[in-house]
Amino acid sequence: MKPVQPPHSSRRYNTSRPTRQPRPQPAEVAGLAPRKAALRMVDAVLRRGETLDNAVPSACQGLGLGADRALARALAAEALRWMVDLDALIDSATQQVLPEDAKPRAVLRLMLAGWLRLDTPPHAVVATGLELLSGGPRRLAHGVFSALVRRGVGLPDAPTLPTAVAERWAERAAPIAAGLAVPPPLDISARAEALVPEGVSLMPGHVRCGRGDAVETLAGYEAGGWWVQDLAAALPARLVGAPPRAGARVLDLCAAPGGKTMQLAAAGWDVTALDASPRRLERVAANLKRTGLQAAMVAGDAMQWTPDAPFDAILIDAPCTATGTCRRHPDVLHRIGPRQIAEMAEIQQAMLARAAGWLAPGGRLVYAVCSLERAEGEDQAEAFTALRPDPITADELPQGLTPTAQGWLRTDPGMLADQGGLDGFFVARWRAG
Ligand SMILES: C[S@@+](CC[C@H](N)C(=O)[O-])C[C@H]1O[C@@H](n2cnc3c(N)ncnc32)[C@H](O)[C@@H]1O
Repeated sequence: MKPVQPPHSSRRYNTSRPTRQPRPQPAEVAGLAPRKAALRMVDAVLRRGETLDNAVPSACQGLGLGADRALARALAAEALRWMVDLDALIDSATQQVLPEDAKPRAVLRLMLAGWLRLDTPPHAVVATGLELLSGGPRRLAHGVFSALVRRGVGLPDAPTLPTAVAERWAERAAPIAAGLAVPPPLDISARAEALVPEGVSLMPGHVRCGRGDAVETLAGYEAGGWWVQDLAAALPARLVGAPPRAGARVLDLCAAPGGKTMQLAAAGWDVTALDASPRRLERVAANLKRTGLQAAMVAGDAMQWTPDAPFDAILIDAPCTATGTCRRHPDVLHRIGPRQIAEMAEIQQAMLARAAGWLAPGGRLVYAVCSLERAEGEDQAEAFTALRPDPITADELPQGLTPTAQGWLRTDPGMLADQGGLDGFFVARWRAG
């Protein structure tokens, strides 16, 4: 007897799903993941106006914390730092007009940054770069890149600034751009007697070290006697001066992550560190713990908060556009414009006005911003008349820096070029009563 066959129809109309087999994926080209992350970072900066640092965590998901993440950030930073020059090279090698926000342009910027700034060999750049354009105009990108390699192109000595930025920084633009071309050194601020890494000291409590080693591996890190702080960023707290008597109180307004809090505490002040961000205050707490220094921490909005008692000194390290940190954060060259500057200037003006009423008679107010913009610096100081000026003097500054005629301090990345430069800051000082 023949076995019973299932009805023909049951085969034809069988709707049960076959077990799904995973489709074999081609192995990802080595080194592609950090390039993809770099592309996402640049996109976040240029399209969404995010800071590069804020863009890193989401762009680098799955990448780990090591070399790949560092490579991704370095590629994105170099593409942003040299963007005007990279675009000029791209445009010189194609007759096709590539829109500003076209993906091939974005990919070519990264490819060129890898080749010209990070010394990646052209064949390796092509292998990873074209993969970023899978499904897109790979031939175009390949053609442009290859033509530039054949021509043996290079970059100028200093990055060309975006036109609007160059206009804003006017006669300071060229030296600042020169400063932008050089990787910033590693500066540390140290407590007296602390064990510090080898380096050059440009003022008491400061050491400038060579770049390269991880900070945690440098001499004295575990002992907690020093912390990383750019030379310019260390000046505002120094300009507060020494406490006039034991127990004198200083308010560190806008304190996180706490570089200036630690300086003030190390100088012997009784410090109140206020910041609007509880999350950022956790970093102040961690920094104080590591260095064994003390400060009272307050989470509060400077626009709402009022102190119970007046202070002997107040340091306002005001929120700002941070264009003075353009060496480490070249995203500011593309994110910051008149709108952001005006917004910050309004906040700074209001903060200055409020804090002026919180000083004891004879108390000192120091105002600082890590901005290169007049509207956040010189214009603020000029407009502030609630207290009497307390001019900064040359003997309070590292050699090579001088106060302005008004007794303010203006630094920018083009200054102290022979010693490695410094961030852009503006500092002004007043006294109450
Ligand atoms: C330039 S950072 C301060 C850097 C810090 N002084 C240091 O040396 O490490 C500016 C800080 O201002 C804080 N901030 C912004 N708006 C604020 C406000 N309205 N009240 C208090 N803090 C504010 C931010 O959270 C940020 O931590």
